[in-house]
Amino acid sequence: MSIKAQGLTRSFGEVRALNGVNLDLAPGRVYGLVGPNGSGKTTLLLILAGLLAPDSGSAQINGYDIMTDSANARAQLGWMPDDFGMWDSLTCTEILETFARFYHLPEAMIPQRVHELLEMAGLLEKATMPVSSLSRGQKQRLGFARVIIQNPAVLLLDEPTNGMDPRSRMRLRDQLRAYARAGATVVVSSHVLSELEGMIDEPVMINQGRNVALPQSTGVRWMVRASNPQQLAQWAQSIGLAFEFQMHNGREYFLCTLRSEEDAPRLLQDLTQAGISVLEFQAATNQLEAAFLNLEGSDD
Ligand SMILES: Nc1ncnc2c1ncn2[C@@H]1O[C@H](COP(=O)(O)OP(=O)(O)OP(=O)(O)O)[C@@H](O)[C@H]1O
Repeated sequence: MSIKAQGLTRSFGEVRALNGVNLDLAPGRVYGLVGPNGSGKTTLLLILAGLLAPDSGSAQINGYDIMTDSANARAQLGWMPDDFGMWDSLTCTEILETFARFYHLPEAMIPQRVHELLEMAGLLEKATMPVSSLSRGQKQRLGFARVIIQNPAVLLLDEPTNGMDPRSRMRLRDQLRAYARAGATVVVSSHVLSELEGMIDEPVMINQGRNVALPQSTGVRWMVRASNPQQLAQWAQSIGLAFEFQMHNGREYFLCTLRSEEDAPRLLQDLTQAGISVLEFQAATNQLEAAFLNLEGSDD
């Protein structure tokens, strides 16, 4: 496991931000750190990044203890806070060169690495422009390039999609997935849960400073819109299928629960055989969002 944590706690005065968090995160995967406002996500990421000491508990990055072996632990890490500073008067190239030197990349390799990263970030035309001239989304992309400059084994990103337009978000999603496929462990926190759904392999949920187990799936909700809802309701009653109707954007949707999405093709086949003309047929909820909303104390 490349990120491990045992019983991390941290208080700020009276506020218990972390109350015994445990982690066991594997390489090659993208994890989504999910929890309501104030649940401790940033505190946890700061501790893992070696920037904040826990009150108790321990954590290891690729086997290096973050407290007793912090230099080695930090060398494994790329850390991207939600609001990171940049030296605004430096150019994009200069920023990346500076960070390459911080991480002791051999001088001869630096120009090529910087070029590669600017290309990846879609910022080649901005290479000689000062950072102050970049948009927020472009700064985020430069920030991500900066974070992976030394090819870290572990990436920690706090709300990285803040301020990104949809195209930049998709680019980041693809980059994170590719980065994990190459063997890294990626942890990304976000409130935009629907974005995480396509980005992550596994959610890590915390609430009130503690791990929260994901509720066991009790099936998937499926929604169907038919040209004749009455006919659909009669058919469902005739076969004993539990259902309800819900209105969405002025349209009436039939909702039922399937054991798994493997049952969906069969349902569609049965509907067609029953002569029901189906206009829409899809999974009803964003499962991650539903789990998040179930968290006690969620105030989002
Ligand atoms: N430096 C600090 N001083 C005092 N209290 C703090 C400090 N940092 C965090 N806290 C408190 O600790 C709790 C957890 O905060 P944290 O920022 O880790 O949550 P979060 O899950 O990242 O929240 P959000 O989603 O709103 O960013 C909150 O109650 C917060 O007010």
